[in-house]
Amino acid sequence: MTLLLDVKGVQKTFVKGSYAVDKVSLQMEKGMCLGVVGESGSGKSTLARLILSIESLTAGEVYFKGERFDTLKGKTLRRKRREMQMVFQDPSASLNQRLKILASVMEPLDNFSDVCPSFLTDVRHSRRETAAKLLQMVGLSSEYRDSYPHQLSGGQRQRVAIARAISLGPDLVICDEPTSSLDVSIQAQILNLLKELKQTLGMSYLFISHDLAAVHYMCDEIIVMKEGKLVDRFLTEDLFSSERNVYTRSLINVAQ
Ligand SMILES: Nc1ncnc2c1ncn2[C@@H]1O[C@H](COP(=O)(O)OP(=O)(O)OP(=O)(O)O)[C@@H](O)[C@H]1O
Repeated sequence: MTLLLDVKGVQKTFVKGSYAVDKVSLQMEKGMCLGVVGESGSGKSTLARLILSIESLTAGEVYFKGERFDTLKGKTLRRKRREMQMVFQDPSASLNQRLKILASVMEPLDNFSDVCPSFLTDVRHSRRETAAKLLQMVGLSSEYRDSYPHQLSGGQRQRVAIARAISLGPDLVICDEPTSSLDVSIQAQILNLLKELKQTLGMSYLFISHDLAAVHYMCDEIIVMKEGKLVDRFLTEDLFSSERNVYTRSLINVAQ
């Protein structure tokens, strides 16, 4: 098994004396989906932002594909970060409202014009074609290419955000509550899409969610966060085991 992500004792403090993330260590193997659960304010999103180096660490280290990641800066960070992408809760906020859909998916390709993900080598020569292929892969009909984000439904917008996230062939996608802003009827479609893309493209996911059913459906292993600390980690099949600690059981009880 290849180690993809190695997070060592990361800490983040925003307010002196309190830790949003407190000495969290975790490892992820290539190809896995690791779920992150915990109540609101437990530090899940901050942990994601620390891993991606969107926030600076107060302490600790992050290694990605065997190399130190948290100390990268500027251009080097930008280049390396394309291998680690994020899908956010609210696709409206993550898309430029003034860009048409096809242009929005072309944008990361334009920023990294020398990169062509291996799964798209057949369309290496045209970024327009590559973007069109990506939209097809996320199940968005070609009739929407010239639409603006506000003309799409929430589920369709999330498909566009996913197309952008996979466009540069990332190894790791951090999904932060990717279905929480969507209608319940659409949530399963987006989860199925993410699952299918993971399988086809061989990506790994760090999957943050309040929704234990979604985490159970998507993930191989689950970590539990409480007040910034990692308090439990287990195989998904052991979620309902009597060995779970009291806090994890309380989350399960709330969800049922
Ligand atoms: N930029 C910031 N400035 C100050 N405090 C912050 C900042 N970002 C997060 N926090 C604090 O850090 C703690 C963890 O927040 P975080 O958003 O990571 O939790 P979460 O588990 O993702 O919550 P939710 O499920 O509601 O998204 C909270 O107390 C929050 O108020």
